[in-house]
Amino acid sequence: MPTEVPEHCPGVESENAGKASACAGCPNQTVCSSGEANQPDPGIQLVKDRLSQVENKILILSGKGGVGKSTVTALLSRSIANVDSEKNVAVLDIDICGPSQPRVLGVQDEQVHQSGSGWSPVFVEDNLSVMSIGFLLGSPDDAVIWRGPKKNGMIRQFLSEVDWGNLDYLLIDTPPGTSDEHLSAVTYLSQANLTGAIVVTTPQEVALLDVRKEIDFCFKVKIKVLGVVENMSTFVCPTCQKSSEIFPASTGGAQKMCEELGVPYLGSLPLDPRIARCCDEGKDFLTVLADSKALKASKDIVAKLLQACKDVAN
Ligand SMILES: Nc1ncnc2c1ncn2[C@@H]1O[C@H](COP(=O)(O)OP(=O)(O)OP(=O)(O)O)[C@@H](O)[C@H]1O
Repeated sequence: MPTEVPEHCPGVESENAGKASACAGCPNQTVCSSGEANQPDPGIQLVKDRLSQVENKILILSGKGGVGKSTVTALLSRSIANVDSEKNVAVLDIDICGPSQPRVLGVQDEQVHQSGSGWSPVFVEDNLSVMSIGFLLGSPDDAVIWRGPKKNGMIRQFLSEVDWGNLDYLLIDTPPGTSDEHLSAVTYLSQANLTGAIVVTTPQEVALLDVRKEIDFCFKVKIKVLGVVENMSTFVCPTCQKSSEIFPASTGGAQKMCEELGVPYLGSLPLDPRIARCCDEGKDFLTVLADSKALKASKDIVAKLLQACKDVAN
């Protein structure tokens, strides 16, 4: 569809597409009258073929920015990879304007290589790999200022041209909200057997308001919500051990929202300065957080998530 749709546009699926009087002067008239506009995007089949060896494909979504979606993606991917060294896990960072996975996973100085079979992802561990536009930028400070169609093309390339090999879990880190990137990802994954989505929020009502919209988006585009993760739920002071709620759950938090909306609640992660440090320094959460409440919480979330994936597969 062109941005300036004629007032009486018959629609690309109509027999009159490109032929009605309203079509005169429309920039899409030639494409519509040739019937090309109504053809399915060939990228959908390419993505389906490429991802056929990926057992579980999981979108990580958040309504609001900054709630910890990328952190949760990295923490869960490391935890899943750690549960079973025989399972192969990967992270695909499609947050094109703010790709943070290379830094959070500690591989920001690595480079991706292209071979005859596609782009090779960067390996964080033997069974954990990552692909991000962050690897393709000249400098981490470079801004990516792209319009929708260019973002769409890059997401199609990411989904269809990365040579993941056999994968058990692919976690797809998306930008916040429901933007062009989400619609592109959902379109390309529509035939590729998407397992479902994890939705990340904080307990604060402003975050929950947006996350309700995100869950509604999932319902509308028929993505299964595997569960909601509440991040930064409590803060335990490392000095006095007193527990405080930095983002108070004035409306009952994520658990109550999940009950209301009928979606699973996967659990909550505390606000822990060591998590922030791991993200900044690319250190392994599992080592730095050993024996912490945060790591225990992450393991519980992973156990529920893996069960949810099994349930979808059966
Ligand atoms: N549980 C936590 N404890 C401490 N710090 C955290 C926690 N979760 C996230 N952070 C920190 O909060 C900041 C935002 O996290 P992150 O970048 O993961 O959010 P995001 O939702 O992916 O953001 P964006 O919407 O911009 O992509 C980061 O600095 C991260 O280190």
